[in-house]
Amino acid sequence: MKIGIFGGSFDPIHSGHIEVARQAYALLNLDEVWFLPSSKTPLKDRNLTDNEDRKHMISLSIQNIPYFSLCTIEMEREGISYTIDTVLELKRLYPDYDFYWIIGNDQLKQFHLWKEANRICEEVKVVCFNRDYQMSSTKYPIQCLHMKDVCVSSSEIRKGNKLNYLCDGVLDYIYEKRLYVEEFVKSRVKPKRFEHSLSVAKLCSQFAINNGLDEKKAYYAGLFHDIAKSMTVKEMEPWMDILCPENKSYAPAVWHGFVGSEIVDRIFEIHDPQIKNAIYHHVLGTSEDPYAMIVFCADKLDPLRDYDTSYGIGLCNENIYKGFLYECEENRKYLEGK
Ligand SMILES: Nc1ncnc2c1ncn2[C@@H]1O[C@H](COP(=O)(O)OP(=O)(O)O)[C@@H](O)[C@H]1O
Repeated sequence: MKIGIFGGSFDPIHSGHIEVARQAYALLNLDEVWFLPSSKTPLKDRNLTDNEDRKHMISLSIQNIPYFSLCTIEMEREGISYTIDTVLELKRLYPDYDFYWIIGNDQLKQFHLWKEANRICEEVKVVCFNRDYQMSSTKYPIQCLHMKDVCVSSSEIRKGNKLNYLCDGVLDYIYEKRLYVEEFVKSRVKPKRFEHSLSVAKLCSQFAINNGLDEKKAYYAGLFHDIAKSMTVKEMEPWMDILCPENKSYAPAVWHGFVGSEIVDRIFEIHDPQIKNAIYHHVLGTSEDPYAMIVFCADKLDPLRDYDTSYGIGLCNENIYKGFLYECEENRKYLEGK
């Protein structure tokens, strides 16, 4: 049996990984490719997402490809995983198999840092694929193979970019398990705005729980409510022209709600109408849908604000409609006093 071993953190797995494995399978005439998620690697200092979640996302991505499978030996081992140890263990477990170790070009560039790099090349055949239009040269006996570039990385996905490079079901799982989602927002707004978004999201959850509503839905509406806040008027204008030109008569400070509701749909693939509606109306408080009331109130009552919000928070926890009426009144007084 000729087996390709494709190691990585897969945090998360994306279609670039799948394409590498497909090409390795075809070009090397392999019988199978095994995806081998790492636990702790010596060359990455970031804390990895939970093993179970990374394994699950791999399983979702490879479930329809019969010659791909998941190999968890590194995750099962304690401590830092060195490739040489994994190679030797695989050879011990499967003495009759012929192993091909698959890497992408970024790994080739740092291959000299891998523990016992020479020995790895003696024990298994190492093959490398181009990445981001690059194929470096190497002093190691590594076979270089070419594939059509798929320019995506897990780190871009963790920041909420290129989400269309995730395989079917993975984005739903990410939202279900709340993986990376705070990072999606953090990478798009200023630090203070991020703190506020997180705080509002938590307050939205609290209001939802106390009012018998869907906690996750409220959390996401709160987390993303200011997603368009860092956009300039010039950046928002084309969105406004398409979405709601009639609302351009409002002050531009209000526009981020309208634009944000469309950004969560188109960029973050959150299509829930109540989440979109809550973001759309959060600045003006013009919807009485429960999630819209929650976000409107939580935005105003964020405990990080420089005034005491405890009375309003108490009202919203008791009954969101009561809290909303109170907040609308407070807001009206505030605007009149301006
Ligand atoms: N888009 C891609 N094109 C080619 N190789 C890739 C690509 N993405 C990842 N790889 C390779 O897959 C392996 C695992 O990468 P991993 O660290 O899990 O993902 P990423 O590099 O995207 O954060 C590495 O050998 C890496 O070089």
